[in-house]
Amino acid sequence: MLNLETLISEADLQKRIKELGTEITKDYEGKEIVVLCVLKGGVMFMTDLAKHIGVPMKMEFMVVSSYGDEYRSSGVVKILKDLDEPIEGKHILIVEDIIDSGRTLQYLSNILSERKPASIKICTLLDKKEERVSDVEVSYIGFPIGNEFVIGYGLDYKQYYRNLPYIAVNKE
Ligand SMILES: O=P(O)(O)OC[C@H]1O[C@H](OP(=O)(O)OP(=O)(O)O)[C@H](O)[C@@H]1O
Ligand SMILES: Nc1nc2[nH]cnc2c(=O)[nH]1
Repeated sequence: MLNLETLISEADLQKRIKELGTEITKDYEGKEIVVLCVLKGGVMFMTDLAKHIGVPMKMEFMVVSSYGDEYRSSGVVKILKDLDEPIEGKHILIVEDIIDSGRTLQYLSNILSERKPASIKICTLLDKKEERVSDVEVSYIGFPIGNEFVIGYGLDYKQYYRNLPYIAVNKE
């Protein structure tokens, strides 16, 4: 059993997500976007964020995995489910739960760029900057966090705890 301690409360998450949605709406005024959720971790964030986006949008999902059940990124990113539609000429907003080493997003951005979208921007709920090894440009950040393994609100520990409505850390 884990001994969980709240790092970011449900109320703080929801308040910040609303702010991000408002900012995104302003930035993309007059445009249509494709909000691309990186599963599984991004699912909670994407669905809450989408409720606050006021420009026309489509939802797309990709399943990518670099961690498996490990604490550390393997560095090998696997695409387990690709996009359903071509993205040429579209404005893509990638929505992630966390950027840690940056390897996942670096890999994903490179692959998507080859498909010639009009633009690609990244929105992450959590940014763990200290661990960054790949240089990815992030346009929207919910919360910068320290070098701790976080759980909840989409983020798993051995595939469990994704359903917590808040972000927690394990205090052993
Ligand atoms: O910046 P990085 O070091 O690459 O780490 C970030 C990635 O790690 C997590 O995914 P994970 O591979 O654990 O899959 P999941 O979303 O299914 O939990 C998270 O959702 C990001 O996609
Ligand atoms: N659950 C979880 N997955 C991650 N993937 C990269 N960093 C993390 C983290 O801190 N927690």
